[in-house]
Amino acid sequence: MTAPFGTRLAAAMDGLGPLCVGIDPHATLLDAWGLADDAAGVREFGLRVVDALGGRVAAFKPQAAFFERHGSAGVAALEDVIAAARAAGTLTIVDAKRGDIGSTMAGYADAFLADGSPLAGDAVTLSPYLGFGSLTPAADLAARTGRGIFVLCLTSNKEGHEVQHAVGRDGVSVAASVAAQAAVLNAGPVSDGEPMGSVGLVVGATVGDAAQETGTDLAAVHGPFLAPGVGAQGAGERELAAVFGAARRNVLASSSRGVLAAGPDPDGLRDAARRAAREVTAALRG
Ligand SMILES: O=c1ccn([C@@H]2O[C@H](COP(=O)(O)O)[C@@H](O)[C@H]2O)c(=O)[nH]1
Repeated sequence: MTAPFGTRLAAAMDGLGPLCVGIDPHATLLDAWGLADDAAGVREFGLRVVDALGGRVAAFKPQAAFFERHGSAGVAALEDVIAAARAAGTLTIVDAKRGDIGSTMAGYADAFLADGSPLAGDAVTLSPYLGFGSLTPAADLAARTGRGIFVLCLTSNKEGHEVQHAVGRDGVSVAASVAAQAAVLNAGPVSDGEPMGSVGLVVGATVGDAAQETGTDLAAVHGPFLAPGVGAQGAGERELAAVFGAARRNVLASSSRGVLAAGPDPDGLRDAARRAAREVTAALRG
């Protein structure tokens, strides 16, 4: 029986540093890497990243959008990249941001979290804006298969506050409510001795004091935080430390373009990942 995702992620972060490298084959990067902007190009791009960095970083985060834009062949390319990451022994968080009514959510859960599904990595990103409870089929299947979910909470983009800072009739902000519901799902595994639960939150490294502003208790979540925004979006050591405070040990910082811009040379990618890992380790483990 595989260990739960939260336990496997904690071990990977302790061993390799709390860095996730995003696999985002933007058209401009494909061009810079001498690859075509088509399904074969995104496949080759992803496989080169896995080849250069597999076993050297805690996790990969392929961005589904850049594969899906090439239709069924692009989705097949994403499946190949996920399989390559698994073969390299590196955890994979598929950044698909799915969310729908519960009955449809069960279909997304089967796609991204079921054993044997070619689109299933180790975890998937989910959107809670149809109601946190609508994600139950995914949370349940993840728990059964030892996988994880990362639920959007305080996203790195400047528009996120319109929804996430909104306050309900109970006086609780949307972000705080998402975090509190994730904490409930993590309570069992943590009381059973797991280092953290497998229900994570996406909290951007760029959000400044948004957690305090929205009354979001990050320290109480006891799950992993996926923190995009490092590198190309401008966040670094200082911003990470400021956003997460006492919760920082559970943070997996994520950088895509900040590392990928150093490719396609594998040594360039490895150097950039090493630099990024040093920076986020200083912020989160210092
Ligand atoms: O709040 C969020 C949630 C997800 N992302 C994703 O992370 C990467 C960021 O890429 P960079 O090149 O490091 O800026 C991208 O796939 C986003 O969709 C995010 O940025 N913010």
